[in-house]
Amino acid sequence: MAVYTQLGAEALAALIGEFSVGELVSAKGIAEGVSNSNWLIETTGTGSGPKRFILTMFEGRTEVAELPFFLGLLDHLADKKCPVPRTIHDRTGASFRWIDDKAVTLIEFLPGVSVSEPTAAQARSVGAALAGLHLAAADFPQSRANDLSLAGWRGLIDGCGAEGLASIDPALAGLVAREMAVIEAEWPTDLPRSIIHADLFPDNVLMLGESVTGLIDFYFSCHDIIAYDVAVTHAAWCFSGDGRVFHSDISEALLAGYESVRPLSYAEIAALPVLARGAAMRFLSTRAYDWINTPPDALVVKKDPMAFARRLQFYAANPGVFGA
Ligand SMILES: Nc1ncnc2c1ncn2[C@@H]1O[C@H](COP(=O)(O)OP(=O)(O)OP(=O)(O)O)[C@@H](O)[C@H]1O
Ligand SMILES: N[C@@H](CCO)C(=O)O
Repeated sequence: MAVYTQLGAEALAALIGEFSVGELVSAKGIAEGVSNSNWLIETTGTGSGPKRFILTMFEGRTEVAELPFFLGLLDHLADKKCPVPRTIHDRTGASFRWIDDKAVTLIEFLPGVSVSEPTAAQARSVGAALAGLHLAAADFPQSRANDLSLAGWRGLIDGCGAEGLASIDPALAGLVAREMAVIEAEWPTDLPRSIIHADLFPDNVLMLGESVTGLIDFYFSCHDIIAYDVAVTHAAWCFSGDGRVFHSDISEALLAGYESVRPLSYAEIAALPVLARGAAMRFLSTRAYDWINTPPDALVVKKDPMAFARRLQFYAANPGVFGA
């Protein structure tokens, strides 16, 4: 579940009153998501009928100093017609406000649902939407370093320790050591960079039929290798959840959809195998760290690191899936 903070009806109505969106009609906590508290808000609107919004309260995992980057990016992408939620600014023009010591933001509600077993046509649309995001983000004037790249993964893995990794799976420490050595040695340094989403999993994409209606949850977005974002999205979409089954039709459709909007260069395609090993390592390292360090009584459901260890093994054994 993801409503960590209780907000009373009066506090919510007062908060909504700070925006020009009409009066609060209802507020429902949203169960999905693990990082922040989210509510679906309905208001009377300002003339053309009721309106829906998403209210997010940042619960500590997101650095508040970075909110102007994340929220400014949403507005930049929305201006360029990307399917992302626009930030609703309050009457003073601010994109976020404070309730006690927590930042809150109101964003546009987008229709659609997250798919759990995408079709090839849906994967193609997701690839195209990701490419559109990369093109639209190219001239975003703010930047943010990726603190979850090579050095970040190394820090998380060291934080787990060999014993911690062994408590997840006896072979995990060996796999991680071997793969980190390859990834660090072969990580490309000369590929095009831009602002990337960096976490475009199926639960961060809203769809209606085969169309992408929303790209959400930009709180890992950062400046990094563009093709790495393709690799992240590939790792997130092209396997069964547990990482045991690779879906080649989804892979082909995702890459074809991407290239229909932003063709990949030869150098980018050639780098995809190591970028995909890095992408798998990214989610393996954060999941392993959380697996070991999340208290047993925490409300969050821990995500299985082995699902990405299996993807890592797959990418190491099958560099040909990207057609390089
Ligand atoms: N703009 C939006 N329009 C419609 N629904 C949204 C929107 N933003 C979020 N949601 C809904 O709220 C849920 C939780 O949002 P989100 O994934 O951003 O939560 P989080 O806790 O920040 O994320 P995470 O679990 O990835 O850390 C989503 O799964 C989606 O159902
Ligand atoms: N999408 C990530 C969680 C956010 O980093 C995962 O599935 O591990």
